[in-house]
Amino acid sequence: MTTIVDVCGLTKRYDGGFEALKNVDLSIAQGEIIALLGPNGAGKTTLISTICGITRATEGTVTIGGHDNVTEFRAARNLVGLVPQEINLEPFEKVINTVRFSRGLFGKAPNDAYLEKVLRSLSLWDKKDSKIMELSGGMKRRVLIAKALSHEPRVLFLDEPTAGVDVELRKDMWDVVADLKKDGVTIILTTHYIEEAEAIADRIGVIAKGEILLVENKDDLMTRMGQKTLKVDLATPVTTIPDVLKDYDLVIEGDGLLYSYDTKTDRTGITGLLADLQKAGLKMTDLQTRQSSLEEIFVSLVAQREDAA
Ligand SMILES: Nc1ncnc2c1ncn2[C@@H]1O[C@H](COP(=O)(O)OP(=O)(O)OP(=O)(O)O)[C@@H](O)[C@H]1O
Repeated sequence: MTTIVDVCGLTKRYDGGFEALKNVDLSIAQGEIIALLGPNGAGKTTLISTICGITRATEGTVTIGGHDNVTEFRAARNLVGLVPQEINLEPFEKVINTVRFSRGLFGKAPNDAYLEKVLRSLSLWDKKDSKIMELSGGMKRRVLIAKALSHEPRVLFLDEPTAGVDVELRKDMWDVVADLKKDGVTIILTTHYIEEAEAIADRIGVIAKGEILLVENKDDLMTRMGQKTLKVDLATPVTTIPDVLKDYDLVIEGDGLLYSYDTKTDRTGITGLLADLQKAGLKMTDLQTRQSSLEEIFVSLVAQREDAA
């Protein structure tokens, strides 16, 4: 695994003393998609702005492709594309000129063939001669991505790429991100949408109050923390848990029982439970299992940290 972005001991104190980032360490592998999840004000935007060198860190270092983002700012910045949260486009400018201009800002020689490829991949090619003001909100968001890709960066930061866009466009954006990954681009995105992280990320970082609470492979995270529940529907509902079932983690729900178990352990206790249900004379009509979603995992992580604070 080659590290492309390395963040070490990053602290950001804004004027007035507020600490938006507290000693953050984060290592991002080349070619991965990492989603940073966190509530409002957690420090996600501050983190990516500081990595990109737009905001100065108070303490700590960041390297991008081995270049320090302060002492070798230009070399580090050239490797990075940043899609900001806010739409900050020139309304009277044509799409094609907007992306040409962004490329020029990085001192790159003109390359219309590359820009055509970028605009085509974002379904913007037929809008290349439209003025920004004539585009829909979703198209403007894609122009922001095209701008960020105009100088052929190796790392793309997307700050809330699908905030306020409809479900269909959100899915289109996910496809765009997946295609960029196929082209070898490393992607770091911030999001409020847990389903977004669940759908596209290889790794998930959870950030709250300026601290990284966890960074973990998405599938491992779901398995490690995933509680499963087995719902047993009963032919005749019960009002109390029979004595023979007292040792199981059971609650009564509707016409049935809910059994919680841990996917980490070798023995889930399901076989014993089913046998003991029969012993108790309870007739089952249906069984369903359910695994905790990333949303439940996230809520419980942030809550644990708040309890500990
Ligand atoms: N320029 C600034 N000066 C002072 N405080 C700031 C500044 N920018 C951000 N903050 C504060 O730093 C904290 C983190 O803000 P940041 O925008 O990084 O959070 P976020 O996780 O991106 O939030 P959101 O999800 O709402 O976009 C917030 O409490 C915010 O008010």
